[in-house]
Amino acid sequence: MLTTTGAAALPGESRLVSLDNAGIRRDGRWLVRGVDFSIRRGEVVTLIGPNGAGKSTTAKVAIGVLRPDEGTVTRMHGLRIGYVPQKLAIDWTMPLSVRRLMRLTGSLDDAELRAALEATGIPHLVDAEVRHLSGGEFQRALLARAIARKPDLMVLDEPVQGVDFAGESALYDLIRSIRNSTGCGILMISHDLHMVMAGTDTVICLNGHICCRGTPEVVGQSADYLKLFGGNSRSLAVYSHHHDHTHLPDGRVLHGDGSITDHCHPGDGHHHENEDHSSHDHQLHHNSTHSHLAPATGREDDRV
Ligand SMILES: Nc1ncnc2c1ncn2[C@@H]1O[C@H](COP(=O)(O)OP(=O)(O)OP(=O)(O)O)[C@@H](O)[C@H]1O
Repeated sequence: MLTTTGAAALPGESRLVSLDNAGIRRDGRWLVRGVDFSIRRGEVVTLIGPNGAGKSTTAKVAIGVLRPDEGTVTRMHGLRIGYVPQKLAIDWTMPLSVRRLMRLTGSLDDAELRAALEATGIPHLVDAEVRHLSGGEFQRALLARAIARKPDLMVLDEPVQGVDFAGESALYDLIRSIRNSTGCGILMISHDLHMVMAGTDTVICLNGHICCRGTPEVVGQSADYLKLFGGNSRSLAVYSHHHDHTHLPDGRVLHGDGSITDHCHPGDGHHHENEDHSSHDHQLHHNSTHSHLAPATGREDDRV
């Protein structure tokens, strides 16, 4: 049933890929070992960890580019994957337009091609030479290429490298909106802790093995995470929402006045006067991510 080559079907559930005790060994050393996690439809899983921690290696194991030397990997039968690698082997001396880049590994009609480029904000670059693109434009083109495949699973290895600050936020918003509209799963690798963690369901902290995992808030407070990210983590402040309401397991909201509604929003009559809706505590009774990491300076505008 289980396979390392992706031929198996996962039994009747939404798991797209599962790693079970997976390890990769090269030149007599384990690059990663004992890695186990799965990604479900609609879930965003982010791998974080220092340079050389094995994040790209783990992503390659998940998509089947690398076969694990121990453990197993199971992928949903017929899984379509959109992969944005960290590095791409391109012969930069050869002329290659964005249009051709998009079609290198699969056919795409004009409408699909244009829609994908529009989604990443670069439709005007369809005939541009890839070697002339800026770093950020190139990342957008790669993301467009991944989206155009209408994947079940997107694997994004540092998807915003070279993208400017405003563009970064827009690209993360885009990634989230793709997840919301298509229900695909996303495996993301990033060093960009505050941005990514805010939009992530599960964070996995990797350093040759899984050091800790959980919701961004749980990971952000774990000793392993703080040890790994030492100085960096000091510039991050976990902020949680303090609301006078509780999220019930079925998604409805139990208000302080005892009433239950489907949603809550400021001014709906269930909240204290003068409450700052964005900066108070949220008591969560379900698995969704409502606690966020933000820089100490507090960029709260682009949180989920
Ligand atoms: N084919 C290989 N043979 C030997 N060592 C390798 C091979 N591929 C990767 N490594 C080593 O494995 C370790 C993990 O590499 P990997 O690229 O997975 O790390 P990473 O966490 O993605 O790092 P970064 O944040 O720097 O991108 C590194 O020490 C790397 O040098």
